[in-house]
Amino acid sequence: MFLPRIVKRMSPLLGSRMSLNACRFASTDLVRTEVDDKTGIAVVTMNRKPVNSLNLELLRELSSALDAVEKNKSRGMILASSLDTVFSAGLDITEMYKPDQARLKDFWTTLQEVWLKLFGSGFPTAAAINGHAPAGGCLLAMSCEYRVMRPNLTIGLNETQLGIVAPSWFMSTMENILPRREVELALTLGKMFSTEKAHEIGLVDEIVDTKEEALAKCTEFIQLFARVPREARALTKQSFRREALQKLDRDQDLQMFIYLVNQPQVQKGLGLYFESLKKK
Ligand SMILES: CCCCC/C=C\CCC/C=C/CC(=O)SCCNC(=O)CCNC(=O)[C@H](O)C(C)(C)COP(=O)(O)OP(=O)(O)OC[C@H]1O[C@@H](n2cnc3c(N)ncnc32)[C@H](O)[C@@H]1OP(=O)(O)O
Repeated sequence: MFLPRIVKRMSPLLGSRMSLNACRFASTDLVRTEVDDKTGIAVVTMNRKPVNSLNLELLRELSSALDAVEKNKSRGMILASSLDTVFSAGLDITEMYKPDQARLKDFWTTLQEVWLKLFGSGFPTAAAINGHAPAGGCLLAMSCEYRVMRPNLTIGLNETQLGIVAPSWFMSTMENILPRREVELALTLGKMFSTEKAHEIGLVDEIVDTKEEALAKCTEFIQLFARVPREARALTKQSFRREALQKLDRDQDLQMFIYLVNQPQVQKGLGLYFESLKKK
């Protein structure tokens, strides 16, 4: 259970430029939330070693962090990772391989919830992609309004490469950013883009060398909205994203997921993939 801890502290987060700003922290082991008092922007940092794979607990805490950002009326939110080379490895394969059925249901429902809150948030969002972002990691980054990435990393929806199918709302999220044709090709190939290619096609907005620069660029993006009335901005964003949000029929999607994940050939594929990751 996530219990936000709100305390005043000096921010170590953005280096010397921000170090005098007092921050409110609402943190757990897996997700750290820090709100800069000067900018009013919350930085939500995923912290699940070794690769921020999204298991039920991390998803629950992300969901609670999004609630806290909304409740605190933060000016915006930056999603980041505490890890040096991975933003998020996507869904935790162990949640889907030989799963406990009740937990599997909870897992998928919580993933839906995180997406609905993040993609559908009224507040401005940006992703500081300081590491690789395959599959579910790419989904989180794409659900934000702006993406800043370090060089020589990879990002994309690679599901078909794993012999699984990206749910239609993963597809809609990519379609909110890229032209349809580009999305169809990326999805059918299960394409992982380099940072540089992702920038060229518009999947990523800026490339920077360090995490600190990524956080600073995300902050600049969110500050673009400082003079835009909050409600008007939020309703415009939500209206623009409504079609994608409404297309998700949560019950039907859950049933389809449970059915497909339990198929013997999907289980076999997930098992082989998991083994290959371990042997790497
Ligand atoms: C209606 C729906 C119908 C569809 C039904 C079927 C299925 C539904 C699911 C659909 C959606 C799926 C979305 C996903 O997100 S699936 C997950 C896809 N993720 C990946 O393919 C990424 C795999 N990982 C990597 O590529 C790399 O780990 C990396 C992220 C690039 C980082 O590389 P590196 O730093 O070199 O780290 P390692 O590879 O050595 O990994 C360290 C450690 O972590 C384990 N691990 C990695 N990724 C995962 C993961 N996703 N889940 C669980 N565990 C993972 C890896 O095995 C290593 O473990 P050990 O140290 O124990 O060996």
